[in-house]
Amino acid sequence: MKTPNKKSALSEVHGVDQPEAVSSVVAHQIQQFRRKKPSTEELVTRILNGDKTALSRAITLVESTNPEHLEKANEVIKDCLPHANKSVRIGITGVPGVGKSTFIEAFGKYLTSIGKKVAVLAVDPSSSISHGSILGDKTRMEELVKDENAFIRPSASGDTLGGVARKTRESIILCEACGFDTIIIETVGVGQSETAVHSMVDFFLLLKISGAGDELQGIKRGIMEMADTIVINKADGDNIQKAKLAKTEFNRALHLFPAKSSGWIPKVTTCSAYEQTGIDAVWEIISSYFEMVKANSYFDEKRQSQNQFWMMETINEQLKTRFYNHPEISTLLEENKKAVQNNQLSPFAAAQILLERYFKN
Ligand SMILES: Nc1nc2c(ncn2[C@@H]2O[C@H](COP(=O)(O)OP(=O)(O)OP(=O)(O)O)[C@@H](O)[C@H]2O)c(=O)[nH]1
Repeated sequence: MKTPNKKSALSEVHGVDQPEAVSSVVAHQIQQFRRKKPSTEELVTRILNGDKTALSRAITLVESTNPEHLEKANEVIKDCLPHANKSVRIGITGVPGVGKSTFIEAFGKYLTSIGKKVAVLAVDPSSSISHGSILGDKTRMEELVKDENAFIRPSASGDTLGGVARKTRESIILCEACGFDTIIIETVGVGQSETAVHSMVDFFLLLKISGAGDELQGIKRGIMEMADTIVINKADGDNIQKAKLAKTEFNRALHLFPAKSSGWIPKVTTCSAYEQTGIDAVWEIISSYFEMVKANSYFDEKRQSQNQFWMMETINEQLKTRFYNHPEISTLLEENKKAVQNNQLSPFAAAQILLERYFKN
């Protein structure tokens, strides 16, 4: 009796039935397996030579939770750091649907057309919940992703905004060492992530659209206050007049905010990412900002204070993680919570006991 032709495990996995195809898959896997992982030195050399594959690999190390990878990532960052810092960092935020991807695609293409090297990173804490990135998505920036002078990396996933932000901060260093002179950090304008992005960029751009009703409704005061420019997108077709009106209203609203310590007066402009109009004016605004803050030394001062802020943030984050993950502490924490609930311990005394126990260890 003829036995039915069973599919091999490999063909099940790869969806290939032909023996030749199977053998080529095996050969490819063996080749992959044998491929030597680049040493730290090799990775750094390649990054400094502008190799985007090496850059991607280093960012993957930064994003890994494997302690060995993290150690290697730290070494790569240390060696890249002297070559970093030579870029301008621009944060872009806006509510979903405002056209961030379309805008970044148009803006990025404009920048590469004038000789810039553009890296797009994203801060999206929600990606850890949705198990994927909704921002910095390569498929939504089809043209830019094909551009030799552009690099797009979807958001790192992570449990906390602090974790995602750290990975983005470190990725900025790697992108700069790889020769990218314009770093765009995209974030969705609905949560706390704008504040994190604001503290890692030199310039903050708020993307808006004009609409019916009160233009200023629904915008958090804090985000408006952080903006160095407001760009009203979708100023095309029937929207052109509405966009002009919105520009006047935003200009008026911005005057109500206290003056910025940079000395910069925020500007409002309109554009159509779709029709690629007004994009050059956005760059003109950004360029005049950099001209001003580099001349009055605010640029360097801000970067220094951001570095200090991130050092403190990292300490806080690490202390909290270590404290809460300590096996003895987590048991005692539960006990003390019950004691507080039953009025056997005051919240202050309970916290004190926990902290003393932790620092004794
Ligand atoms: N008319 C017009 N439509 C635009 C323009 N820019 C973007 N759109 C459209 O607006 C919609 C949202 O654009 P996206 O670029 O995906 O917006 P996003 O802000 O990245 O969206 P989220 O992924 O939801 O955050 C798409 O249907 C775009 O085609 C523009 O300048 N004019």
